Amino acid sequence: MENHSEDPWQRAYDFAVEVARKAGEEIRKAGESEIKVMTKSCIVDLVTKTDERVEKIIIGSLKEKFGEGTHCFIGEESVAKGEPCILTDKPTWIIDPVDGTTNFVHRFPFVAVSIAFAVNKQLEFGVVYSCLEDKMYKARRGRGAFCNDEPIQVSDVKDIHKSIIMSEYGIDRSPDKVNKIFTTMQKILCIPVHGLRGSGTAATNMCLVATGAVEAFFEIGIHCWDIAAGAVIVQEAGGILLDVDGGPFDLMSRRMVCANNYIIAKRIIKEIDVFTARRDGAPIPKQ
Ligand SMILES: O=P(O)(O)O[C@H]1[C@H](O)[C@@H](O)[C@H](O)[C@@H](O)[C@@H]1O
Ligand SMILES: [Mg+2]
Repeated sequence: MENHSEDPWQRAYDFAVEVARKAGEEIRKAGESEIKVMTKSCIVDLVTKTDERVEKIIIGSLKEKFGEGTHCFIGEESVAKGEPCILTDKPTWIIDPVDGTTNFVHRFPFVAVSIAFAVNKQLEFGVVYSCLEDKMYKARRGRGAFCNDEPIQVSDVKDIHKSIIMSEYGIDRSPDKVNKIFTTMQKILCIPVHGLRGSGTAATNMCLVATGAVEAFFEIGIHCWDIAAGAVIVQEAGGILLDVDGGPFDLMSRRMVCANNYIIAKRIIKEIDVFTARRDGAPIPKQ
């Protein structure tokens, strides 16, 4: 009989893996009708019935397992519909039901379910299921990171000239932001590095850092649900997380660098044209 008092979160961790796999199956079998594209904050910020239905399945399963009102939830699509996005000290699930929605709509083969769990604002575990690749990434704080139950570890590359760096273009199409993004990409490419890549999903990009396939991923504009699970997986694979200005990682700040080591991270940070994005949970100014 497990002694939950010694290790209260193992049961939640194991169940999160089961729920992520079930959510991934739902995404894989979603038919054309479910991919009817809707938009949120702008015409390129896509959402589908699958995003909404899968989030309901995930949150419903967790509430059924752990009871209503015992845990808090931050879900991408719940927040989009007006639920608060506030991380408190209470046990909180941070969920992106479909990370890579644009990929999902276009049948571009990188779509992930991202489920993280935080207590006292500290991330306890993260699960990212890349469901079209059938790769289950997971990590529990202090206990290592895994892909399909095999241990994973970040790259040992220290020479920036021998690195692949990942980033994304996000959904902001304002000329000043796009200019900063492209200027940053150009400066990094011309260091030079071996290559720049982007899978279209932050969670997957972070898992690729954790496996050592690439050396770093950064982005300004992501949300806590995109990166919370990947943050645990990168850290437990031996990587590091920072703010894009070199300060400490801040889950709710909408910007992040994750890398295999400080040498690569600091070299990337030198080139990033930083801009701000409204913090997760910050009040939206009245139009
Ligand atoms: O696919 P979602 O969950 O919306 O998250 C992606 C976001 O839409 C993009 O703007 C970002 O560039 C990606 O990194 C996110 O994964
Ligand atoms: Mg999403």
